[in-house]
Amino acid sequence: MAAGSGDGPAGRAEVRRHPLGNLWRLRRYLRPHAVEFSVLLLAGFASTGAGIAVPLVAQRVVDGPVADRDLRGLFQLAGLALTLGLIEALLIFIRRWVQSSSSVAMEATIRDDIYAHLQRLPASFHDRWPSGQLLSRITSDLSVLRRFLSFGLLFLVLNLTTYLVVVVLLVRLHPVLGLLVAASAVPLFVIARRFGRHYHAASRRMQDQQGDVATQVEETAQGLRTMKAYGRGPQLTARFVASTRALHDTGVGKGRLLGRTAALLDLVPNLTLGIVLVAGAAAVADARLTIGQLVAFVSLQLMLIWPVQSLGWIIANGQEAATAADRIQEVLDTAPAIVDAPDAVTLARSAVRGRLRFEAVTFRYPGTAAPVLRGIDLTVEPGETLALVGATGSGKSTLLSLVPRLHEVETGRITLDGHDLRDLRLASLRRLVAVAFEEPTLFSMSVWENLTLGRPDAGTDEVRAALALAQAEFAYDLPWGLDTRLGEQGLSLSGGQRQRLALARAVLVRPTVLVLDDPLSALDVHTEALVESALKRVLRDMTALLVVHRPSTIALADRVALLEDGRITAVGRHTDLLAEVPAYRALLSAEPTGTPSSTAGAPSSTVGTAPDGTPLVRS
Ligand SMILES: Nc1ncnc2c1ncn2[C@@H]1O[C@H](COP(=O)(O)OP(=O)(O)OP(=O)(O)O)[C@@H](O)[C@H]1O
Repeated sequence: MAAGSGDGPAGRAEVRRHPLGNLWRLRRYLRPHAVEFSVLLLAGFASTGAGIAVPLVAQRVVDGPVADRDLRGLFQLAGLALTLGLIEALLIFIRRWVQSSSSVAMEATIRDDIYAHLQRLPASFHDRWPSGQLLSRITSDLSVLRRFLSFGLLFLVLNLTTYLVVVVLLVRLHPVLGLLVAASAVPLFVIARRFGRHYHAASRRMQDQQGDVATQVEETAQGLRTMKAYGRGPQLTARFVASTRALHDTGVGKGRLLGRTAALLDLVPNLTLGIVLVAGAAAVADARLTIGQLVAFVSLQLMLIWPVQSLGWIIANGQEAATAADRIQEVLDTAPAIVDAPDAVTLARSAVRGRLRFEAVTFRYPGTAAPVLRGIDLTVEPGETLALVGATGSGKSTLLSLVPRLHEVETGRITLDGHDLRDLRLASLRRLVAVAFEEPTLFSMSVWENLTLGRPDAGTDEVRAALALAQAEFAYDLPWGLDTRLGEQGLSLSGGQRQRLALARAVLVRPTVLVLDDPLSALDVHTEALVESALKRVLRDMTALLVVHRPSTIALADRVALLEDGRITAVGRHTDLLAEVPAYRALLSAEPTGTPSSTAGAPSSTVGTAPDGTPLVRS
């Protein structure tokens, strides 16, 4: 599956700069751990130094006490070698101890920052980005980064240092052989460079494919009922298997690339070692080298095997970390489009009357050609309830989403008591405006926590009143009452139950402006009537904007606005519009536009009657 489009994850390649540029930008997360990293680098250097000293002690042992049969000297040097070994072990322990805590802390900080950033990003970002892509960035990409910061980076520094120090010692022991070992770095460099280039592309592909697989798993988990109901299991499984096959192939390709490179990297030091052994033995025979020096030379050279062997792994880890940093920065680099203006103000609830006005508002979804809303002029007076009616896709939900600034108007403005919404602090605006969507989201926390999301300080009486208004007292009968934890997205409840809880949550905020997107659509006619009569009393004290799909809900509204193809074409009382606006009448009676309303027999999809007795049908 392609991982999105437009400005989503598919547009990722354009964001890239230098392959390691984004990894370097993450250094700010290292800063708070500078002391810990210094300690572990020092411990690393010291333990490497202790390790390097052992072959030099061995040289002294062979050329000194062993050659002279000096038992006392032998014990002294053996004691020194043992002490160095113990020191090395202790330093490795200290390094690992510090390493684990600092890298995990860093990973947690980056994760918290991404999560906070995701919350600041507007709804349009989340419309474009598949959630699996975000999930994989905040989990597996961060783990890759942690592994690099705690192991890869450290071993890169330590191994390079070991290589340089050992080569210098080798040149001092035997310049010609030492330079031969130094020259072996050239093929190693060429192999490493080639590998790095190819591995970078493969790891980007693999990490993106992991995100796509995560998206499919998430979609399947959420849409399990639909999938089962339509018997689409085999097709979705086939799609999933194709994705995992692609992931598998990329993984195998990566593994083989690493395997080939590791073999080549192994070959170079072993070839060099063979040459050194032959040439070294000849030098000992010619007395140009002592046996002890040859032992030290070979022991030191053996110390290079691991740094060279691990080079492939370190480069692979570094490339994966660079890719992970790219993917993480793609999210962090997305600027939150809807933020507080520098001089944004907070409005006190008591000072707001609630006059909501749309002035020549135009809106277009990012990446789309045609505006969804065009030249919207509409005023909702304080305490008034205005219903938005329109055919499906005419832009009703979009219009509502502009009020809490989930999306931003393109031209024109929306004002609350004369204040442009963009001049208000977002937190202040969202305290004044409460929203209940048609598809309510409940979080996997307790009913109480879900209800008090917008009013954490609400008391039990207020919660009880909100539940009563929304006819949601069923919540008290749940196994642990309001302490019952809801399943993911509230899926342990029926659609109507979720809608009623969401309505209670919105009402509990005691907002100045209540925005309801067809909040009663999942209720039976009897429950809907009960909620409506309670809601009517509450709506007297606030400004309300309701999307009405279900004509019976129009009874709640003082006035109705007809939205047609992104434009407001009529505003007035329901009865007046029915009498004067053919398009409105057609919409509510399922007649073709322009045909006079027929009262001779209700259409087959009649769901109720309007306050004036007109048969009403679903739009
Ligand atoms: N995130 C989005 N990106 C691009 N276009 C969108 C997006 N959301 C909605 N649209 C488009 O905007 C138009 C208006 O959608 P909107 O949901 O506002 O209509 P609506 O009147 O509320 O419809 P319904 O009655 O079916 O809920 C539709 O053509 C829809 O395809």
